[in-house]
Amino acid sequence: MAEIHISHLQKEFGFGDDKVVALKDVNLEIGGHTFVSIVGASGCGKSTLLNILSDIETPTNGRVSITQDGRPAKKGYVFQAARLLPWRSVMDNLLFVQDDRSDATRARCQKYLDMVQLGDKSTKYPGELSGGMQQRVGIARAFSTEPDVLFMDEPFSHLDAITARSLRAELHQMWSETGKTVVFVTHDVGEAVELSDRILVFAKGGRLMDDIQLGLPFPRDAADPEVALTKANVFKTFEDIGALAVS
Ligand SMILES: Nc1ncnc2c1ncn2[C@@H]1O[C@H](COP(=O)(O)OP(=O)(O)OP(=O)(O)O)[C@@H](O)[C@H]1O
Repeated sequence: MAEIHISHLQKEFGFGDDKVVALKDVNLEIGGHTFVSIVGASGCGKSTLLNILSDIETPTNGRVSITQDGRPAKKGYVFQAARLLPWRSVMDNLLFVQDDRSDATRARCQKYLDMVQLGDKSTKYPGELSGGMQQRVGIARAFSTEPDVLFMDEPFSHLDAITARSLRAELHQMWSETGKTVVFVTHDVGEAVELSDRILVFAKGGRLMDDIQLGLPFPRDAADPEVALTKANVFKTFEDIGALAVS
């Protein structure tokens, strides 16, 4: 089981008068087959936290440990843009991040392409695909390495509403079937309520203000009155704790 332990995490950028506190004394435990969303206003430290968890940034202070059954966990990433290699085919983009190119590995990559409904596009090049299709390839690539924990930074924010909706459904299906831990950054409260069983609310100055557990059954439809009510309640929580204020 994947376990993320974060203690007294602090991240500062710059010095003196230019110093920005991006994360302030964050303490957090995330474990098991969980879908956790990180939400908050622009500049409240969401991406910085994900970048530290993903080893892209180092903390100023504090400690992060990410393990799977006591050993260092295998991590996967999906960013806002798919970041595919344009000169490689779809299948080659997936194979590029694998440890080997055996038939079994190729079959695993094909399985994840099938899961994002691009099984017939494996020989295409990224430039031949739409933005939504490219993001699907990025998601299949992340799952195809079979990580213990998947970090996703606003993966659907550049997509149109209909494509984003269908990708959310696919992501949720894959999360359900694979039992991963997903940590998902989003600006969108509705997206967080639809996907997550836990929402972490950050506010100005990189402070973790609330940790909301959502008990609603999956799949969740935005049109469902209970989902709509939960979304309204989460939004109200944001207002009450000032999490909507831009830093
Ligand atoms: N490399 C950097 N150098 C200096 N300041 C930075 C750097 N990265 C982030 N910051 C600052 O740290 C704070 C948190 O930034 P971060 O990108 O984590 O916020 P965010 O919540 O992800 O914002 P957004 O939702 O707009 O992407 C901001 O004030 C930002 O300007």
